Amino acid sequence: MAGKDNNNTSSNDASKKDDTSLEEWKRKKEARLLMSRRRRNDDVKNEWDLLYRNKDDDDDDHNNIINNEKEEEDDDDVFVPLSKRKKMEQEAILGKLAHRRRLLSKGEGGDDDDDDDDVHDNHNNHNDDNNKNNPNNNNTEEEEKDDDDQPNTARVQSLLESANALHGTMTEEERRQQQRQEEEARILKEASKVQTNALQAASELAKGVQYTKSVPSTWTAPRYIVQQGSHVWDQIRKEWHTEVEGVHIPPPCKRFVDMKFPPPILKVLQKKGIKKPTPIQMQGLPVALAGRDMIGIAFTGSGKTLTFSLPLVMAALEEELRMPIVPGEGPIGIILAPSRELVRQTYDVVCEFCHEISQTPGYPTLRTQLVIGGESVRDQIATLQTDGIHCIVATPGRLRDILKRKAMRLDNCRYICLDEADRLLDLGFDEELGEIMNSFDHQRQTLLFSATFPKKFQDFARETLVRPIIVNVGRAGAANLDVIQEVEYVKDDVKIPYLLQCLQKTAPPVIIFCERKGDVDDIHEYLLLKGVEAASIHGGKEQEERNEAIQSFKRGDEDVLVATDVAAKGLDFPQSIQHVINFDMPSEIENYVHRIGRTGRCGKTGVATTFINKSCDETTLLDLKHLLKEARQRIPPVLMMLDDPREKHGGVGCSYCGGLGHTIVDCPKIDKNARQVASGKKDALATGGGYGGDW
Ligand SMILES: Nc1ncnc2c1ncn2[C@@H]1O[C@H](COP(=O)(O)OP(=O)(O)OP(=O)(O)O)[C@@H](O)[C@H]1O
Repeated sequence: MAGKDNNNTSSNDASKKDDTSLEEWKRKKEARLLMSRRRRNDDVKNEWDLLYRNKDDDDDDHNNIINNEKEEEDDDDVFVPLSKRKKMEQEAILGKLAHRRRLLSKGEGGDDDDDDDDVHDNHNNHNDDNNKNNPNNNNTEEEEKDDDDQPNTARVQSLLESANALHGTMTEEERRQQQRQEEEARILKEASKVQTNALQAASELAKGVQYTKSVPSTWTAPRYIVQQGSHVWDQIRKEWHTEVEGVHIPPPCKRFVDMKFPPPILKVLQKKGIKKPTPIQMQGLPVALAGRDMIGIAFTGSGKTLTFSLPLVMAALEEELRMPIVPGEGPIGIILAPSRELVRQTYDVVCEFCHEISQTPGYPTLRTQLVIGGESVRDQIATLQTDGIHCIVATPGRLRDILKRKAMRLDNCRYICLDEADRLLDLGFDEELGEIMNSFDHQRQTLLFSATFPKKFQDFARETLVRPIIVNVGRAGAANLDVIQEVEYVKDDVKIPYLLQCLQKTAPPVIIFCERKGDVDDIHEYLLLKGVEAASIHGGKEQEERNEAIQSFKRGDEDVLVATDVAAKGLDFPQSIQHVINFDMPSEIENYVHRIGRTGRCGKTGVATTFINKSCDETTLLDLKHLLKEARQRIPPVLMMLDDPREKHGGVGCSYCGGLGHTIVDCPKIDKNARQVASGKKDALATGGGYGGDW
């Protein structure tokens, strides 16, 4: 009974309390209505007031929607006149700014090691909404609001004051340099707008999907390496001229066994005579095996192929052991490259490892598919449908077509690598790439590799990839130092006969590169007439002819290969090319770097001879001059004589294309890209005299 009474009393109390609180609530509501009417009258007085109040109203609305309890709290607020509130808020902002300045002056402004901050920094540029929903980002969001909540005269003044003070202490030259840098930054920003976002799926962009964590991986470095600590890892990186950038970077591993490869993989490496990792492999393999998005930059012939192929094979093996693939399923991972020949070469490498794994008792069968144009689509799809596929090595165009036909899905695909990534991201391939990326509806690990990786792509990739790690061995775009570079002035009409003399410089095999397909045919014919055993390749030939030319040259049946840039990127010839002859100077300095990179690979030395004359573009020649200087090669008098505006300005090369002999202000590529966009991109590349790429 007592209990019942108690209950009654408490329920009576409660209902009284409810009545009182209801009364109070109504009273407060009326007061609030009155206040808001008064506020409204006040607020139309001036524009600034209006803007300011709108923000408050928005905040109130937002709070009403998301938090009823908060509404109750708001009701208890005492009315503060608008002018006073403005003053209070300004004081609060000033207080925060002063606190921030104190922090900055203590050097606590940014913490590179902080993972979440880094992720936020990566993405806040293009997805503010997403960040606002992220509870971890409260601080930064508040700071952003502070920045937005103008006006803050104290801050503007102090920045102006400090800028003025700085300006006052500048010399004329420094001021000019600053102006130039500002101009370059502006042009870079404008020019980068041409770059499409080919690395992200349109659906992700539309939905504002942002991944903030890397793809999970079970790989970790051996305990003894982890225990060595970052000072030892930094020493190893320094010793091997490797620069890294990013957060939580896995340690470099100096031995393949430390990378925990299974015996069949170690067996193939041994069979190939590969004993120790190269610098890009030392750091790049742990990064890729740890599931991290990566940009790998290392000079030609430095072993990048294994750096992205082995993690693909490992991912395939792991997935197959976890959940075997059935017919119609796959791939687990994809490698894309811009030319059919390069794709075939990488396919052979991946196949070798997969084959050995499949042959080893206790290991599953791993299947790899070559997906390139110029061959039967039906055959390429057949394997997928009869057995299921683990690895795909492809040119973007053919892969895009297969995906469009819905003959393959990327549901199981967790790894995608772009070899010669700058070429694939460049105009002409970006459409195919974008469509391939659109087939993903889940996160994948993305890797980009190249010997040349202009800043415009690095900046763009940094923003698009998830917590990317950049591994850089040497300067992006630098020539391989194992190549002796010679430059000769040869007039157009004596170029072909002079070739015969030039061929005597070294023993075969030799590759001769030309810009135009017509020149390839002419030189090939001339050499055959002169009794030189030569093969030729360019984009205008049938795929069968192209395959045969490469195979016969690789077998050593021919001494000379005459080619357009179709053979310039990535191709690796087992018999070591002795000499590369550039029949003409390529219009882009990156192509020069790739061409001469067919020799002097993996520790061997080679020779490159380049013919130049007055028909060459002066900007490219200046790039060449600086490249020679950087590699400490002899600079011929004709290049010495070139007037170099960069020397006058003391610039550091072009931030758009990476050329050393000009700045972004006079970069020929910006113009060219703009023209390509205007004329429908692909045609500009496909119908040119040279090689635009395969698709
Ligand atoms: N650790 C190693 N030790 C010895 N040889 C290696 C090693 N790694 C790779 N190689 C060999 O070095 C040669 C060049 O390697 P690879 O083709 O991967 O170079 P790359 O960096 O991709 O060059 P490119 O920029 O021209 O594409 C190949 O023949 C390859 O088998």
